[in-house]
Amino acid sequence: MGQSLCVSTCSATPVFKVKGNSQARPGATLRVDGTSTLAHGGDRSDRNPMKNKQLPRLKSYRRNTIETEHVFKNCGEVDGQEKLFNGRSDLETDLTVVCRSVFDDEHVSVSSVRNLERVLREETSWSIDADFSTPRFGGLDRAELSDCTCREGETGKDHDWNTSSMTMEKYSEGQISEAEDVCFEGKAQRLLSPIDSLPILEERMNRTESSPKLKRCANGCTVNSLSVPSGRTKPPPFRGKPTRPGDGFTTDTRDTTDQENLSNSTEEYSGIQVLMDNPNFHGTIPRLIVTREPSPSRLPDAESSLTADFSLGFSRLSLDQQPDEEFACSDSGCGGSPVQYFSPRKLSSSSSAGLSSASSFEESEDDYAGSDAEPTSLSPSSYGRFGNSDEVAGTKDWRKRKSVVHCSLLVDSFKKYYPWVQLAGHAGNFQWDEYGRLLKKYCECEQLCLTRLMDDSLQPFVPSYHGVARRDGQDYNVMEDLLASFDSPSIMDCKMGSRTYLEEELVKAQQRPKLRRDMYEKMVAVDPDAPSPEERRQQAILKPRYMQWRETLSSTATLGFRIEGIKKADGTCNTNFKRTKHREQVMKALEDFVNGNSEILRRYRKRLEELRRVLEMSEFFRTHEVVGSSLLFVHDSSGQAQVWMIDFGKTVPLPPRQTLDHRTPWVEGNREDGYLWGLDNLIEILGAMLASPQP
Ligand SMILES: Nc1ncnc2c1ncn2[C@@H]1O[C@H](COP(=O)(O)OP(=O)(O)OP(=O)(O)O)[C@@H](O)[C@H]1O
Ligand SMILES: O=P(O)(O)O[C@@H]1[C@H](O)[C@H](O)[C@@H](OP(=O)(O)O)[C@H](OP(=O)(O)O)[C@H]1O
Repeated sequence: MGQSLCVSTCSATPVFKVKGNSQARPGATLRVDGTSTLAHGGDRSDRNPMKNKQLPRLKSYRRNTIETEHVFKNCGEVDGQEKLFNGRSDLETDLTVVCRSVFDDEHVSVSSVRNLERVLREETSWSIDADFSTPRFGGLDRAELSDCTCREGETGKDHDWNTSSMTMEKYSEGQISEAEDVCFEGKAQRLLSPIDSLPILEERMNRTESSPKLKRCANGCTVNSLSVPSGRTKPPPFRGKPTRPGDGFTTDTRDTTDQENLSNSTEEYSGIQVLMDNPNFHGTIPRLIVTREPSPSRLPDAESSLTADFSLGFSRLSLDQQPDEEFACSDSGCGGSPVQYFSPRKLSSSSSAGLSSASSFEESEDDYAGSDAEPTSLSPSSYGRFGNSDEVAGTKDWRKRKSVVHCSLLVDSFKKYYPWVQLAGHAGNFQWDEYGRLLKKYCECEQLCLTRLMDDSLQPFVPSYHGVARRDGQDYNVMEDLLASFDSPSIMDCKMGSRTYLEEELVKAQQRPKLRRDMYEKMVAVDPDAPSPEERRQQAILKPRYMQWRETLSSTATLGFRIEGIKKADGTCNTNFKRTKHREQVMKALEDFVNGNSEILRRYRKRLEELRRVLEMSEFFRTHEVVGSSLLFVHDSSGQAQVWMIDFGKTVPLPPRQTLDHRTPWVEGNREDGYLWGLDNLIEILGAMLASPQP
């Protein structure tokens, strides 16, 4: 993969902000009084072609961002509930307003103020699509208002707004503060609540002392008592199953479109004709052979090499350069959910456009530099502070991130910058909200897991889950940023389990084999001798074959976990662990990760032992196949050392009455994932390191 390191951050486009007061009553009028202002986002682009470079200090981003902070103070009533809003509106990125509820002193957020620019310029009707959320309770509620007019100041006189956002760039900070008051009035069309957040909201309210007060506020936000225009649907009541976010928001046509796209694309790419038409295809379909290497730490009966042959049907074979499209979440970074009762949701490659959340980005070490290489720079984008212009423009295929994403995150509420790092996973999957919470591109499977985990004994070992949020038409699972409480943390991502593909993926590969040229290229970039002659002829391989090859190349097959990436406090990053396979190699990497600090090692071991104890009791764990999930290790110089489970995109419920022990070796059909076997090995390795510290 590419070796250059690149950091870029912040949109160069001025950010336009509005502050003022608002009032909203169900079915009645929204009133927003306020002043408008703008802020400049600076931009920066550093390149560092060296391997394992010191990353630029993240604080330095700050100097590039001149941001005038104006509190958006809205007083209003929503569904009979008084609210006082504090926040901001951001013209360029589809607008976000941070609010405060007068009832419970919780911050709530209002986002997606659409068409504001048009309103400001033309004084025509506009709509505000607002999310009201309380971070503590995870409630997300939405109000949509339209037919608003824009007037000037408290006098209510019509506001003459001819200034475009670009013209506004010339304002200095001083001028901004004297920007005119603007008043908006409009009709509230509806106020709805994504039902996904309700269980969390209700559940947790029951546990707090301030329940009545909060309930009042929450209810005020969640009812659909504002007038809903005909043709729009109310969200269905929560029935205990995950439901698609956006249900009830008929303005979002993604469901249908994606469904159609999915079936279209399946049609388009399925069938042997596609392969035949491809110049690189020479008519042979690869045979999928899944093997497992014997492991030294396995039980004897597990040591025999397991081989499963799949005769691949020809009926629905396709050649695909893109990430697997078979599964609901595959290209959204969630790997794909085969959960039967979910309606399949497929985002096209281009659907990741504009979703990159990296304000800075590093192309770190990896062991190949093939087609898989990520772009070496991110241009400032007008699509958002963290936008990757390549993706925004749709010029770059969505693909797995092979590098480390760094981001200096401004948490509005705390006025603080701190570094955020994405060590592994798919590019463009993450954003943040105003409270510093992480938005991970929506995956139903993950939503289900995180929701359930909030009520499981494993809850202290997973990021807090705050429901679903929508930004720019994209849904996200909102979760705790696990790095937030650390100071210059060192981070390691370990992918757990002896298998990294779901059984369903194998079944799919049998039923509808799809050749992946991108995976073939990744394979030969690491080991030119790895492909079979047949695969070489086809210049493509099947995903399970690639995944299995990755497992045997690394320690997944031999130890039940593998290191995906490490970022150290000094800024050095390494994602070059594809060939880190043997116990000694793992020990060396761990030793380096903790800088020889045995106290940190001890804390990690203790935390992992606790995790194992809880996993062995967990109802969730017993009843789920956990594949592709990682342990995120984080420590800092204060001595904090924590481990959390992350990434539940391929964690799926077992059929009723089936359970797993997570240690039994996998054979097709038993769905065992080897998670606890890997954890046993990891704990044992840490113990061995503590017993004989390296010189
Ligand atoms: N809650 C969190 N807090 C802090 N960092 C996180 C959190 N979740 C994920 N990360 C960072 O993002 C990286 C990728 O996360 P994750 O594995 O969930 O993404 P993904 O795209 O689903 O990955 P994959 O491609 O393996 O399915 C992690 O290695 C970690 O660095
Ligand atoms: O680490 P590598 O070598 O880049 O390989 C990727 C890795 O195995 C990911 O876990 C997988 O995503 P899922 O776990 O979500 O399936 C992805 O598949 P994809 O390209 O189909 O997303 C692979 O390309």
